[in-house]
Order: sequence, then C-alpha cells, then structure tokens
Amino acid sequence: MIAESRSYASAFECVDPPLRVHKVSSSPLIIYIQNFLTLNERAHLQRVSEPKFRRSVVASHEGAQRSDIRTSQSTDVPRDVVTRCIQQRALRFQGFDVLEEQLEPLQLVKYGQGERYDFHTDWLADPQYSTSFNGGNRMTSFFVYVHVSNDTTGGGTNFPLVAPPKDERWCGLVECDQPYANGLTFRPVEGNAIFWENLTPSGLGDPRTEHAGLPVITGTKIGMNIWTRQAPVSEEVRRQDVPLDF
Ligand SMILES: O=C(O)CCC(=O)C(=O)O
Ligand SMILES: [Fe+2]
Repeated sequence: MIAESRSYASAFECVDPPLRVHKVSSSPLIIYIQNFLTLNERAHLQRVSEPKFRRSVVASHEGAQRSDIRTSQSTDVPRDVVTRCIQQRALRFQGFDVLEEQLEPLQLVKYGQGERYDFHTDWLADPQYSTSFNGGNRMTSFFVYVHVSNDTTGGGTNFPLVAPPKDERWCGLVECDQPYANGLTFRPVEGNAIFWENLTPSGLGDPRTEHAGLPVITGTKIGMNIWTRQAPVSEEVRRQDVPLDF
C-alpha cells in the first residue's frame, strides 16, 4: 500500500490541462474556465475527501454554524502534491502577484437530492471573519465542479444580479431558457470552473457577486471552493502539507 502510494506520488506530474477561458462579465469580473481539473485530479479529490464529509456550516455572529440555508456536506482538502498542483494553477490564473499563503485550504462541497446553498456572498460582511489572522476578506473565488453524476438535474450556480451572456454558444454552459430576470445560472459541468472577484477596487464586498447553489433535484454534485484572501492567511488556518495518502 505504502509502496503503491509512493509510486503514485513519484509518478504524479503536475501538468496544467489545456484551459479554455471565456469572459462572462467585466463588472463584477466573472470568467468561465473549461477543463480546470483533469480526470485524475477529480478522482483524487473525491477519494481523499469521501470519508471526511460533514454537514456544512455558515459564518454567523455566533461563529460557524449549521443552517437551513446550506444543507450540503463539506470538508477541507488536505494539502498534498495533487492539491498543491491545483492551487498553483489557481495562483497562476490570477497572475504572479498573489502569494500561495493567501489561499485558504481547498474546500469540497457535496450535495445530494434536495440539498442547496441559498443566496449568499463569499466575501464576509462580519469583520470577525476578515481579520488579519484570516488574511482579510475573500478577494476572489473559484467554484469548480468536481463531480456531476449522469442523472444530475438542478444544482446550477445562480447569480441573480448578473445578466446572462447572449450568444447561443453559451447554452451548454449556462441556462438559456430561464427568465432573464432570474439572472445568470451556470449548469454544473464536471471539470469546469467559475472564477470571480468578490471585492470592488476599494476593497469593499461587491453585492453583485451574490449567488446560490440551486437545489440538486436528482443525482449528486460535488463542487470545490478555492478562496484567495487579500493577504497571507495564518499558518494555523493553512496547516501543514500531508503526504499523498489514499
Ligand atoms: O454549489 C454551488 O453551485 C455554489 C456553492 C457556493 O457558492 C459556495 O460553496 O460558496
Ligand atoms: Fe459561494
């Protein structure tokens, strides 16, 4: 077993898949990324996380709590050579000025039938969650579709305050047949990612980035959050690397 994981570790090569990127919105900045994760990376993320999923929590005045607005299961993903590779990709995507230390641990979120994450912003309005210990506020978000079962219906990611793009080439990736007033809904497409900036240039939370993980009607969806803070996150939050283990 040990020998096997060692050979996997030495065989693992961190290579970017050929990303295809499309701008969705300039303000707030939203970019759609096709092929953000390889098949092996998707399998690895699920394998290391499967035994660790727990009911998701949301930030509240009384600390992190379970809530009816977020009924999924989630877990942090330990930092190993594979997750590090994904994190480096997320950093390069943001240019060369963002430091590795600004990344929160990767977070996986799993939704079964009927589960959802109601409207929220990823930037944190309560200052107790954006202290310098936490690296300030969440500057950017990637939401990546890690697994979408063949029978999945529902489970899109909706931005009610953003206008959907018009060209019909988007229709495989976003909902084209919903009322315009409902804003923009991304379809869950495995391997693809949505990237956006949470803060305005002055560093305040941008209310237009409000979004929801719509209820999964049938099937299962697993997503991943990659959150970048404004400044380095304390070691206590980031924790140590772990050896490749599965
Ligand atoms: O499930 C989704 O589509 C979005 C999830 C989300 O916004 C979050 O976990 O912060
Ligand atoms: Fe979110």
